[in-house]
Amino acid sequence: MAPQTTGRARPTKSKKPQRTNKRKRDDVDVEALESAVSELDPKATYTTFAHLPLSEPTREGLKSAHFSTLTDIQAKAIPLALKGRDILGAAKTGSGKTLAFLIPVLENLHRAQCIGGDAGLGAMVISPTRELAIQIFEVLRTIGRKGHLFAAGLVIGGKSLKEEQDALARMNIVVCTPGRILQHLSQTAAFNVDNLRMLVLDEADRILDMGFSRDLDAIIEYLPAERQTLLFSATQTKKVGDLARLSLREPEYVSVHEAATAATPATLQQNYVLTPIPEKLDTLWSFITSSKKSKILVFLSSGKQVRFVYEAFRHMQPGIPLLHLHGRQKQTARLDITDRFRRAQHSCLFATDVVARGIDFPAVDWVVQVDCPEDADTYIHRVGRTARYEREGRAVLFLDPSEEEGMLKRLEQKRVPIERISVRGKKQISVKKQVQSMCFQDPQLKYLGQKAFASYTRSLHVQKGREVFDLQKYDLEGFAASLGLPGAPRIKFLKADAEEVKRRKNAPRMGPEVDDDVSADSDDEEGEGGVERVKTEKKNSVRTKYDRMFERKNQDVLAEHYAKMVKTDGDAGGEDVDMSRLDGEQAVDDDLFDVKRRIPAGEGSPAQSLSDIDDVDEASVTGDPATGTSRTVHLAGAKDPLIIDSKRREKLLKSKKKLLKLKDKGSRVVFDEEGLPHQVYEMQDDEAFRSKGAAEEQRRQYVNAEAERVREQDGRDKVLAKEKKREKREKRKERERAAEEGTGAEEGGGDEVGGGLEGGEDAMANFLADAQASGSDMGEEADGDVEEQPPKKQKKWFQKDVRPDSDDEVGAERNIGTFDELEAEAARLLA
Ligand SMILES: Nc1ncnc2c1ncn2[C@@H]1O[C@H](COP(=O)(O)OP(=O)(O)OP(=O)(O)O)[C@@H](O)[C@H]1O
Repeated sequence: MAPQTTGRARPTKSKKPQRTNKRKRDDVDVEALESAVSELDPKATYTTFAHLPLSEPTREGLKSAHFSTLTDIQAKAIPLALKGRDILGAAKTGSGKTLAFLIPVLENLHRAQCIGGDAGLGAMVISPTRELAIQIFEVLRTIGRKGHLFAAGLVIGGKSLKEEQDALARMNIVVCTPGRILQHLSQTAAFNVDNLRMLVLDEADRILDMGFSRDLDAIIEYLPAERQTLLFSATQTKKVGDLARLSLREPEYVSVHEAATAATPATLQQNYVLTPIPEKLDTLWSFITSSKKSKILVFLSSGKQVRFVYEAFRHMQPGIPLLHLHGRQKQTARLDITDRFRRAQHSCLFATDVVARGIDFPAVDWVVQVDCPEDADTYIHRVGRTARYEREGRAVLFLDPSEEEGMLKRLEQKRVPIERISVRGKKQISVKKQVQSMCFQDPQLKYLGQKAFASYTRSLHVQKGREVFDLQKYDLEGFAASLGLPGAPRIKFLKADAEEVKRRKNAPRMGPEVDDDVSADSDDEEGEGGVERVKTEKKNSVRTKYDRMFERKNQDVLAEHYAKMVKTDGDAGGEDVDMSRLDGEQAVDDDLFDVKRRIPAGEGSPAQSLSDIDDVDEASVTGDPATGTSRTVHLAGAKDPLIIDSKRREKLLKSKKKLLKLKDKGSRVVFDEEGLPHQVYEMQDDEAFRSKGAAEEQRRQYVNAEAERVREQDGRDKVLAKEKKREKREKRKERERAAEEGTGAEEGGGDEVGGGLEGGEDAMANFLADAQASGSDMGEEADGDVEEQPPKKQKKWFQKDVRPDSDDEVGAERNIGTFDELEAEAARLLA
């Protein structure tokens, strides 16, 4: 085979003779193979590849990869597929499904001699993820490299479309992802699929489900109806609708685990631990640090969770190499990470479901599902990353108590044997404090924590089946605390806690209810200490400066982002998660630590402070300066009294500028003829107003009257404008007449004598007039002609565009000859 990733050139000229020879040999091979396949009994039991009618290159390829015996699914599916049957293949994870479809692909195309650019595309293998597509392509290369002449390629995006387009035109086998291949089908003119013989869907149930269904339906539209279709998955679909969509022809359902007692490999040991979500990170940390000599794959529900846990744990140095993988990473990074984890002996990879299906990491010891999978199928695929191909493996699922019953039921229905285990008390380490401290010091981490919280809760919210994921039952406050956050970030879709908001608002500030909020914070070590103990602890606990700094920082850092996510006091309609709690605590703190804030007697009594202020007589003071208890200062003009309960507030009294801010803004008043002040808009006497009729009627009348007034004024303005125009016209005519008379003299006088000067002056006058018309400054010095075109005032940014309405206004100008006239004009304007 000539496997090529996108854009790779075909073999060079020097290989041509060899190829011709091979093709000759293949031709002989093909006939023999055709007859062997037609005689093949698909119901017979085959144990080794040697028993199957396979081409020499495939045999060689399998041999070089040390594949000799068939797995169950291979033994059942390959003979049928060789005979051209459509197949629905279902077999446990790690049971060798990839070869079960790749061998028939190679063989069927080989026998059809679907080789070279002219043959076109013969087989399309679709995978739901890039990682899996790459892996399938690698297996294809492995078994096809010993003499097959196909051009095979990988089309998964991440490369330029052009590169892929060029390569696609020459491919016989393509391994691809649905989105990218659809893009080519619709955009690449040279991509011809008319000769396609085989379509393979790996992880078929995933490709057929909601996320990919549209793409798949569109792809099918392009493909010839006459083709062989192979569907494989560990959790196979038998839905009639799906089969109809793919136009399968009497498909053969090949299942090797239907009769088995479990849907998961027998070599896989499966357990779950009850871990309330606030303790998940503690349990995970404890687990990782006690399994340093293992290869661990940890599944989390979102990329944000992955990033947060990875970053947090990385800082804490667990003593095992950490890796992380999620769909938002660049393709090259993803490849690098999967490769590193593949090769690693001891490592811990935090990942999303991007590697839940199909990926064949060798020798994974543990699969840890920190976030509960959305369904039993996802569970099966996740745990299938270990205990592959007869190896042993272990899987642990973390379940919140609220998830236990529902999830176990689902797993039972899918025949997944799982047992409960519990973490040894001694081994459980709490990392809450460390995570909190890291979040405090590193805003980026805290930001990630917020994102992780939001994405996790959202994932719970969108899960199907309330019997497993009931958002109301999770301790989200505690979970937020475990991520190092001072409170649960605001999540828009969480409306259910409106009741809780009410309860908190109505609760007495020092009452025991305050403690309910913090029970989750305090549960880190012992967990089951009981409410009473937690309350007592909280009451007795001393809040340090550090605690306060932490809380304050959480309000300032990333303030904009945080404000969006965290509910504030006044935020009605949702639960009041963070700020109100802090405020509440602050209030408690204020009361508790009142002495700290007291101003010592003699250090500065209110009277002393106020004496510095000019308007001291406008301020009145209450309180006891001798004892230094908090005082209340009523400032003139200020709406609310100013409570002086701290040094900061005391200082405020000395700053006139800051005090001004507390005062009300001045309001504009108008004075009547008796000199009495009135508001610009004063309310009418209520009774007098009502006596004039209904409010709506009065409003209409007022609007009509105003409209009429505007119309009348508009009419007057138009008359005035007409009058002005007429005047201007007359003046211009007069001037033209005068000019004509002047020109006549010039013409008559001849050019030579004297006339030049006169003409020159006149030209200058005209120039000035023109300059005036165009708004030039020169025009100011011109004579009476300025009336012709009043200079347009230069507009300032803040100035309104004033239109001259009458002669008395801006636009009207007069002939001012002498200084007396100028004075008179000035007086007129000022009058
Ligand atoms: N006949 C065989 N002999 C030896 N090893 C095999 C054979 N077939 C497959 N394997 C190995 O078994 C492992 C699992 O194979 P494969 O990835 O095809 O499983 P799968 O059934 O597709 O799993 P999943 O459901 O997780 O996708 C691979 O490492 C592969 O090399």
